[in-house]
Parts: sequence; C-alpha cells; structure tokens
Amino acid sequence: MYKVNCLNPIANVGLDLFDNQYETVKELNQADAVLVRSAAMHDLELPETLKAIARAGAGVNNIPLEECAKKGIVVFNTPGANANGVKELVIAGLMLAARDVVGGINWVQTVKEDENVAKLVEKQKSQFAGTEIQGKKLGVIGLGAIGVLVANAANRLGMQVYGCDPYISVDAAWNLSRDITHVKNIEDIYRECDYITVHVPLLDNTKGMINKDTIALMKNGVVVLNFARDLLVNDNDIEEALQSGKVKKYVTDFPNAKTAGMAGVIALPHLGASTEESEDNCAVMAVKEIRDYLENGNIKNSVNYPACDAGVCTSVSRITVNHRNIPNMITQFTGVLSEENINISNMINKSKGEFAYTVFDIEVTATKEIVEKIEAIQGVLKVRIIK
Ligand SMILES: NC(=O)C1=CN([C@@H]2O[C@H](COP(=O)(O)OP(=O)(O)OC[C@H]3O[C@@H](n4cnc5c(N)ncnc54)[C@H](O)[C@@H]3O)[C@@H](O)[C@H]2O)C=CC1
Ligand SMILES: O=C(O)CCC(=O)C(=O)O
Repeated sequence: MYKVNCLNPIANVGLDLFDNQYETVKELNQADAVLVRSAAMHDLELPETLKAIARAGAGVNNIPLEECAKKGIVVFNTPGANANGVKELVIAGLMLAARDVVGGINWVQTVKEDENVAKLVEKQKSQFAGTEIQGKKLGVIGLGAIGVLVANAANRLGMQVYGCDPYISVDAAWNLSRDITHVKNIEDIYRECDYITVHVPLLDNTKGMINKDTIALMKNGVVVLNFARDLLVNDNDIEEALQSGKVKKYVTDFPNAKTAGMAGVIALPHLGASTEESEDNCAVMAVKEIRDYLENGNIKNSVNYPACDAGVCTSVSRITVNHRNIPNMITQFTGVLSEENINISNMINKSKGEFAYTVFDIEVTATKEIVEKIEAIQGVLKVRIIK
C-alpha cells in the first residue's frame, strides 16, 4: 500500500484517481509521496520513505529541489495546468489598473443607503474614470505557459504586445501569435511599454528583477503586474516609484507585509490558479505523475530529475536507481547484475545536471540482496524494486 500525504487541499477529481493500492495519510512521516500546492517545505524533515513530491501547480520555489534530488526524491510539477486561470486574472488585473473599478465599487458602498444614489452616481462617476487598454503597449516578460496565453489574449483585446524570453521553448514559440513582437533585449520592454507583466519563475537570477534600475528605464505612469512571485519585485523600489508617480499602479497576486497596504497597489490574495478548472487540472496531472513514477518508475515533468519513459514493465522485474551523474555508474550497476548472472532485457539511463536515473528490466525476480549491492555503490541515492 502506497501512503500519500497532502500538504495542501488537493481537488478530489485528482485524489479519486488513486486506486485501492493507495491510502492518504495525515502525517508526512512514512509517506511514499507528497502532494503540495504552496505549502513551504524548506524546513520540513523529509522521511527516508519519501520517493516523490508532486507540486499541483507551476512554481516550485517552496520545495528544496536540490536536497530532494540528493535524497533520491523526484519532484514533479504540472506545467500549463493552471495557466488559463492565471491568464484570465492577469487580464482582469489589466482592467483593474486601467479603470478605477475597485475605487468605484467601494465608493458605491458608501452611498448605497442614500435615496439619491442614482443621481450621485452620475454626478461623481468622473472621479473613477480611466483609460482603455486597446492600443496600449503590453510587455510580457517570460513566454512560458502563462506568458504566451497572456500575450495572445491581450493581442486579441487590441493591445500591442511585446514578448521577451531568452529561453523560450519550441512549443511556446509555436503557440505565440505572430502578431506579438519578439523582443531580444529586455530593456526594450522596460523602455517601450505602458503595461509590464512578469511571468518568470523565482530564481537567483530573476529575484528583484523589477528594481530601481529597471524601473528607471520605464515610461512615466507605467503599470507593473506581478502574478508570478513577490520577490521578483523589490518592494522598497516599487514603493518609491509609486510615490513619485513613475509607476501608476502595481498589481500583485502576492501581497506581503510591505505591499498589502501600500498606496497604488492593487493586491489580490494569490488567486491566479484558484479556479475549479485549474485546481482540477493540476490535481489530475499531479496524481498521474505520482502513480506512473511509483508504479512504473517513469518520470514525466520532473524539475530535479530527467524525464524517463520505460513504459510498463513486461519483464520479470524492474529496478530503478536514482544516482549522481558521475562516470562509471552503469558499469558498476551492470557488474552487480552480471555477478549474479542476470540478463538485462531493457535498460534506460538519463541525466539532468548533477543527477541521473537508470531503469533495468531483468529476466529474474529482483532481490533485496541485489538492491543492497547497488545501494552500496558510491553516488547511488535511492534504489527501488518496481516489480
Ligand atoms: N499567481 C498564481 O497563482 C500562479 C503563479 N505562477 C508563477 O508564474 C510562473 C510562470 O508560470 P508558467 O508560465 O506556468 O511557467 P513556465 O515554466 O511555463 O514559463 C516560465 C518562462 O519563463 C522564462 N524565463 C525564465 N527566466 C527568464 C528571464 N530571466 N527572462 C525572461 N524569461 C525567463 C522561461 O524560459 C519560461 O519560458 C511560475 O514559475 C510561478 O512562479 C504560476 C502559476 C500560478
Ligand atoms: O496552488 C496555488 O494556488 C498556487 C499556484 C501557483 O502559484 C503556481 O502554480 O505556481
């Protein structure tokens, strides 16, 4: 029986895909797999039993990826599964910044008991007037699953869209409308655009990318939207820019102690992926990834181990090895098997950065002794008998 621990609520449509080989457990201790959304995992003690973590979502900055890889724990995410939910909220964010919708709604509440409310509305509405987004320039930084959808949707709404992503994938490039201007130098986005929206992961080299230097390049009265992660934007610098009017509005899905009450900030409570559809899509993808890994040893959409598809095992046994990507590993593994006179019917070896993964299908039943011999090889991080 596999034990699965959910660190956040996960949609039932996903959990229902676990069959009677699985039980959900309240404790992380003894779990084979973890399902998580935004819960912070950096300070958690990860048990020896843990083999897989699936992030029902895109951003994995809440998970200690390197530490997991060193323990042979494969971390998955669900690319694209919540992108449409985020895209729709970004479009709402553009509207909320262009027109004082929030101010207007709040003001109506202050006069709702007045019997002349209809007249007051006509008299006072001009204080909430705004601009249209049609014809304005939108810069999209990061053209992944979300950025591409945002760029295409804004283009269809009549915006002039500029996109920048030095590492754009072939799929994303194919999906991007040909009307989007591909910008090679990010500074052109900062200089040209009326609205700038950021859709990159939080990494060492993206942290604080919106700061006093990049803001200085921007147009006066620019709107900055952040539906990615709060630390991408330097809070002190954006505060100064809002105060001076350099930045007109800062729309963020990640309010913190500094920005939640800041003048000029439109703050949403991390709602980008909080739709039934996104939650369902993420849960289904995450559960399928975990099942395929635990039951077949296959890796799809991992962020710390290579992709590996060995299909369903049709040999007598399958052994999987998570290991360091260093020389001489395969020779040592096959050495163990040949000592036991075991024939390998299928073998796959894949690597990603410092880590690698090897699958052996063999023609006899795998034993604990074989596992122990492979475990003893320096650089081996986890060994499993799948079948
Ligand atoms: N508000 C919310 O609820 C949600 C927020 N997110 C956040 O949005 C981020 C993006 O999500 P997806 O589009 O699904 O991820 P993705 O992985 O499909 O796209 C990220 C893109 O950013 C690009 N990139 C990386 N560094 C860059 C740089 N320095 N300059 C320009 N582009 C760069 C990558 O090449 C990639 O194409 C996630 O990492 C997460 O932090 C994701 C989902 C929901
Ligand atoms: O699960 C959530 O609501 C957060 C989604 C998110 O931020 C992500 O997928 O990166």
